[in-house]
Amino acid sequence: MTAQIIDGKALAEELRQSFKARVETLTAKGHQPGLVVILVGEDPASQVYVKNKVNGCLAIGMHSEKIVYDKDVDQQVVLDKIAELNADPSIHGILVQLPLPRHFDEEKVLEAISAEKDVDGFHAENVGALSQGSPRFIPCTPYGVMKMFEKGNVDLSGQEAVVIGRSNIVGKPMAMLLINAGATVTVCHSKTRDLKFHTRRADIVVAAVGKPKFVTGDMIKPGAVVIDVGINRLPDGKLCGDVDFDDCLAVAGQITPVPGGVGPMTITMLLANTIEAAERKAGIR
Ligand SMILES: Nc1nc(=O)c2c([nH]1)NC[C@@H]1CN(c3ccc(C(=O)N[C@@H](CCC(=O)O)C(=O)O)cc3)C=[N+]21
Repeated sequence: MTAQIIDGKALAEELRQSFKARVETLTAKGHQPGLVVILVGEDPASQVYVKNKVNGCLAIGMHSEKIVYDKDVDQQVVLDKIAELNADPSIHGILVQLPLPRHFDEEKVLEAISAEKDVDGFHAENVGALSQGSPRFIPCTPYGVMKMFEKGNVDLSGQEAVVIGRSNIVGKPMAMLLINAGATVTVCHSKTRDLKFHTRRADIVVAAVGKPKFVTGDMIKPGAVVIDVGINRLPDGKLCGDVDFDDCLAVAGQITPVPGGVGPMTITMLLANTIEAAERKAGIR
């Protein structure tokens, strides 16, 4: 048996095409969706992602700009900029690229973004809304994964799901979304005693650990759906996920590749959240 591959790149393209009409409608009403991405420092990987985000917006007729600060910038300068963008009616989404340099108080910066413009879904108000089951902005990566389940016709209700990783950005919101969809959810992490015991009984495994090829075929139940959220750069420059793709391909029922899996979907859902923000502001949602 060989697993069916859920093609994130193709799904991302399909969704982005479908967004164009919404962007056009909004623009005609004087609400062209606008996203600002703030980048502090010059991490090369972050620069690639930020460029992909900005270009993704522009390609479907949205407005987007990036603001880049030196890595030593004073936090107050960034907070002042966020306050200015919060008040700017032409901007619907504000994203501060993470991680921030160590002298930053990440939580303080994220809370400074107006909840209505928090297209990452990291603000406490949006985290709370998601956990109460009435989400406003869903964090882009887990949101993209839910769309991939939809595309793969994965019915989550009653399924055993294991999330590996407990970050605020992926693991926790992913677990919330799976719970809300009716799955029985186990969240594993670095302190979990017998990881394989958990993953082997799972119908769905979502790997978000940040360790290259960490999930191997022997950890997977035959026929399971395996979602790879990891993006690791190997010494030879190639990208690889948290899942040993070749090893799991023969065991899994469905699997996502890296690159071309969850990554492009993350950016797509960022566009979706920004369009949603503009639609709310325009009163058409
Ligand atoms: N506030 C904030 N929000 C984020 O959403 C956020 C962040 N900070 N910090 C960094 C991570 C990482 N991230 C990725 C998005 C797309 C790809 C992506 O499109 N990857 C391509 C490959 C890109 C390449 O070639 O490097 C793929 O998987 O096919 C990867 C990583 C968003 N993040």
